[in-house]
Amino acid sequence: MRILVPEKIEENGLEILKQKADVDVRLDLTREQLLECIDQYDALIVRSATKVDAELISRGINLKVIGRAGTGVDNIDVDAATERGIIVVNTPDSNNMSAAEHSIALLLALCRNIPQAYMSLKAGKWERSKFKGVELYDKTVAVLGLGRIGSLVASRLKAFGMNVIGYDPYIPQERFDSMGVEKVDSINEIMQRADFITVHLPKTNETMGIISKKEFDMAKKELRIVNCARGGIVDENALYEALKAKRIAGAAIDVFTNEPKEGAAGEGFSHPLLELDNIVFTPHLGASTVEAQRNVGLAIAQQVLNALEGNVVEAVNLHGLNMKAATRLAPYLNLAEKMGRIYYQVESLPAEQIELVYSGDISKEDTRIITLSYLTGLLQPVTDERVNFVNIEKIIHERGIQVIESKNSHVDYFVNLITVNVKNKERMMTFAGTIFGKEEPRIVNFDGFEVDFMPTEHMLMVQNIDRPGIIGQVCTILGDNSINIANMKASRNTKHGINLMVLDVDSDISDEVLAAVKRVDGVLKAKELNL
Ligand SMILES: NC(=O)c1ccc[n+]([C@@H]2O[C@H](COP(=O)([O-])OP(=O)(O)OC[C@H]3O[C@@H](n4cnc5c(N)ncnc54)[C@H](O)[C@@H]3O)[C@@H](O)[C@H]2O)c1
Ligand SMILES: O=C(O)CC[C@@H](O)C(=O)O
Repeated sequence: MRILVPEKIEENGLEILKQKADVDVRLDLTREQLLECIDQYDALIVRSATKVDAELISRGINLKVIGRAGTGVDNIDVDAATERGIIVVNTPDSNNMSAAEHSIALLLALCRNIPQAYMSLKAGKWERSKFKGVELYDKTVAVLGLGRIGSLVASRLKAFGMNVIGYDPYIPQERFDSMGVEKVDSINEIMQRADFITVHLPKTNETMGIISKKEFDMAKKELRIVNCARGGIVDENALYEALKAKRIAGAAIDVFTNEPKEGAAGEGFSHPLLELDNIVFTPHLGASTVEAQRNVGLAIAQQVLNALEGNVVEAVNLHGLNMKAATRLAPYLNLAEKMGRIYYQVESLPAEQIELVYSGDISKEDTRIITLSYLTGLLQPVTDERVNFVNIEKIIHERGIQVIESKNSHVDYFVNLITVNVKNKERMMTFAGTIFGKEEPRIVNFDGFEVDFMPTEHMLMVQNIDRPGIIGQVCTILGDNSINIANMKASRNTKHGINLMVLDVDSDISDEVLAAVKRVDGVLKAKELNL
């Protein structure tokens, strides 16, 4: 496995990655160089400066994972990654405390003119009256976005004795109540009431420019605003005009719409906002603490390796899948994936409708992830695309396959049973599987035949007329070709006089051996299965 790291991540994370992969840390890569070399890597780990857009993703023909060492994934084209089955992982819980504390630091620095006073004193001046500040106590502060960081900021601002109001239409009233934050339903009201605003929104089409000229025109003259989320959520031109005209009192900014990459050569930065005096700023330092970088380094290394190794991960593009349940349901995911692989190995007509029936104990679980596992197993062998949980629903939809899930708490004989009915344009085929003990997968119905076998890598499935001598001849052919039989199950359909044999063998079955089996008088079908 090869991993490219074009931005600085903490050594602890790199060490973990290096135990399992070749890691290239290349901080000086230009965009052109990145585009040229990305095809050599299985994973890419970035912070906020590298634009992982559709062009880069399309060049990353071997990319399986994109890791964002941090929270915001606005520099990653997640849709383009999803389209190609590339898992996008981030570390949302690793730096939120640092980002929250930095927001408070910026707010205090702004209120007390700390950077300006520092510069003045450094210049040998003693200017006490010039730097008169304001208190937070008893003022109204509006928190925009009460997610991970916003809620930490809100609770800390309450400790300053502030009246905290909040704007976040996507969280319930109860959460506002439990935080002791007054819920405000419109940005207009926020602008009219707030002495301070602190922004903790994600960068989305909806949030970009959410505070712009119209909003500043409604604001109190004393308003001071902090943006430690993403550049552009507070429109930079409107902010510049409002600050220059002293329409508002001040701003503190950690993030900009266009930020340079901190390259080996140390790129410069200029911006009209830097000319103003009633503003304080930092170069995107919200997550730049010893603790956050240590947490982020560790978390991103584990996330990326887990994703590369095919383990369960909390990914940005896993669309609400209950990944915690996935760990518990791992034996069923394995069974379903193996069951999925059966269909196209025994049938060539495209599946048009798939019904998965979950019976017994398993019916009480959130089974969506098991269904996705089945569908991944179904399509992986018949497509060149990488198919996984990330893009399987989209591919199934594009192929026009209808998927139905149903549940049934009762089941005969088994504690749990997954039955799959696959309909094509000519007929319906049924397969069923269960878990024996804690994790042993068993196929118990194979195209209508009652069987009981463990799916393995090398299998031979034979259907023959139910009469003596055929099983013996098939086994002799395998033996003559040095193919060892590890296990064999036979099941008969008395109504149609057909027998099904499923043999678990120790090695590949060549085309010649398969042809010889098919030539046996009375053999109707023979297929090699790789489950
Ligand atoms: N400066 C830094 O170094 C730094 C570090 C970490 C995170 N961040 C940024 O901080 C921001 C917040 O991160 P988080 O982890 O708290 O995110 P989060 O997803 O936990 O919280 C965001 C909140 O915003 C709300 N929201 C989304 N769209 C909204 C809208 N249109 N109107 C109102 N509310 C809306 C969501 O409901 C959610 O509660 C992100 O932009 C992230 O990229 C910056
Ligand atoms: O890489 C960084 O330090 C920025 C991190 C921060 O913006 C984030 O979204 O996590």
